[in-house]
Amino acid sequence: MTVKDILAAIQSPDSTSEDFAALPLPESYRAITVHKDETEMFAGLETRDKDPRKSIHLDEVPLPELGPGEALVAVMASSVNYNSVWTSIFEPLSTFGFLERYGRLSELTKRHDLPYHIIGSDLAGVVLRTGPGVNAWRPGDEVVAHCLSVELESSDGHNDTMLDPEQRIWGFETNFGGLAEIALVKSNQLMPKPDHLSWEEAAAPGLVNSTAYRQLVSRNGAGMKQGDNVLIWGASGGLGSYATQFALAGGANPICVVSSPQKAEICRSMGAEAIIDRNAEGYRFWKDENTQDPKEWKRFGKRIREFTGGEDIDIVFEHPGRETFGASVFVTRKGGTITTCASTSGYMHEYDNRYLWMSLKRIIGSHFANYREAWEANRLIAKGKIHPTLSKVYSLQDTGQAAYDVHRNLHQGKVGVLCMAPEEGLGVRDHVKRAQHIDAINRFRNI
Ligand SMILES: C/C=C/C(=O)SCCNC(=O)CCNC(=O)[C@H](O)C(C)(C)COP(=O)(O)OP(=O)(O)OC[C@H]1O[C@@H](n2cnc3c(N)ncnc32)[C@H](O)[C@@H]1OP(=O)(O)O
Ligand SMILES: NC(=O)C1=CN([C@@H]2O[C@H](COP(=O)(O)OP(=O)(O)OC[C@H]3O[C@@H](n4cnc5c(N)ncnc54)[C@H](OP(=O)(O)O)[C@@H]3O)[C@@H](O)[C@H]2O)C=CC1
Repeated sequence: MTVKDILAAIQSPDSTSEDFAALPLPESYRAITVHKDETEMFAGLETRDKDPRKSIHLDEVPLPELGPGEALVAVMASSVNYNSVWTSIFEPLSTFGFLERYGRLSELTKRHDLPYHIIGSDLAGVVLRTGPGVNAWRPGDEVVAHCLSVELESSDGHNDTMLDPEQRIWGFETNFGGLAEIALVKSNQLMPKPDHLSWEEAAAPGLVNSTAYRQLVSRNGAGMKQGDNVLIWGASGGLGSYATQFALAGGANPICVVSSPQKAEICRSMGAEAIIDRNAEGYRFWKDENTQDPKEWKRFGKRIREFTGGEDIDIVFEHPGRETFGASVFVTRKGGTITTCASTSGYMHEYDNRYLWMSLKRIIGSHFANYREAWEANRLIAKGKIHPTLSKVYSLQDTGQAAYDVHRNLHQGKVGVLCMAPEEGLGVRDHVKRAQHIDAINRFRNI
């Protein structure tokens, strides 16, 4: 039995759940990996010079054993997230430490502690097998998977699954991720594949859409409401392209920051009107490596006020980190919120705390999304309220190049990867719904 036989079953309209259950599984499959014995390969290089094309490999790997509550999924498509860039450049630390730590938890989690890490935190595909105790999903189900892996043995995570002490991001802090022909997930990561999308379109939103949903919309994040002025950094990027859609769909007023006229045009085509090209306007929030320039924060704030009729920002959607955080805190209105989920440009932030406490502002840390938030975010995609922002699609063997593009900020929106799918455009089930949204679905394509 080979991966080709599985693909034939997926492509046959006559395959039943029983057919999938009866398919023997292959002993091995192709997967994107990084190698434990290469974690020092970029030592001494600047972050931007660490090249994912050198560390990312396409390997034939053995199929992992299926445990209770788990599912093996045939992955038709996946997408590149920035966490895979971090893994591939071994920053801020090597992800093999996460695998070792997970491996110490139990006999079953030992499977994850290997000399190679199969990466990737998104997938769209078909369930092949489910482990003992799985009743909600069957072989043959068409699914996407969110990337929250939790054990839920402690009460800490029972109100909000992101607070579980054993919370991990699948394909980053666990092994057997989605950039592969087959992935191993916990069955409660599975969600129905939006039926109007192709495999690669369905695989694109998952991680970033769920993260933006919690960070901006959920009461666990900023709890955005109608009329809010929302400052969105990287508004046409992975997270930002969903934050912009949530702001527009929720009746808020996005102020989109981008770095080129082309990206500004994408935001305009999504429906945003207030767009700041940070490159063209030349903001220099840092005079040198250690000194910020409050005059530049003020110039930025003035520009925002031009768009809002003098109002300041209710919510900042933060992720660039060190480079922008001082400005983000400054431009937030009295009582407003800065919600942060990352620090792409550096995690040691500096801001003037007087503007925070005197103006009663709040900083909220946000990370991925709990089970329910991920489900709600996927539901919005399935209903055609929020759309994938897929720009370009690579083959599995070109994942290194795809990760390089994202690392060097050469991409728009999301970058997809075909895993088992032999070509783009497959997997659409509801053509009528698709036709209703086709322009929005294609908005980011090939730009
Ligand atoms: C969905 C997609 C998401 C993204 O893309 S996010 C972006 C990518 N992700 C990242 O860049 C994050 C990568 N992760 C990290 O950098 C690290 O993961 C953390 C900094 C978050 C944590 O560091 P660590 O070293 O793994 O864990 P510690 O909790 O700092 O443990 C170190 C020791 O410190 C002790 N400790 C922790 N808190 C306290 C405390 N409050 N008081 C005293 N000690 C404390 C611990 O117990 C432990 O100790 P002992 O080494 O002996 O085991
Ligand atoms: N905690 C969590 O759950 C999650 C965290 N993340 C993290 O968030 C970060 C962004 O992810 P994602 O949106 O997918 O990445 P992308 O690269 O797709 O988009 C980020 C955008 O941010 C802008 N940007 C980058 N650097 C700077 C800077 N120095 N100053 C201002 N703007 C900047 C760029 O837009 P432009 O050039 O147009 O301004 C870029 O396109 C990553 O670090 C990622 O690891 C992502 C998802 C989940």
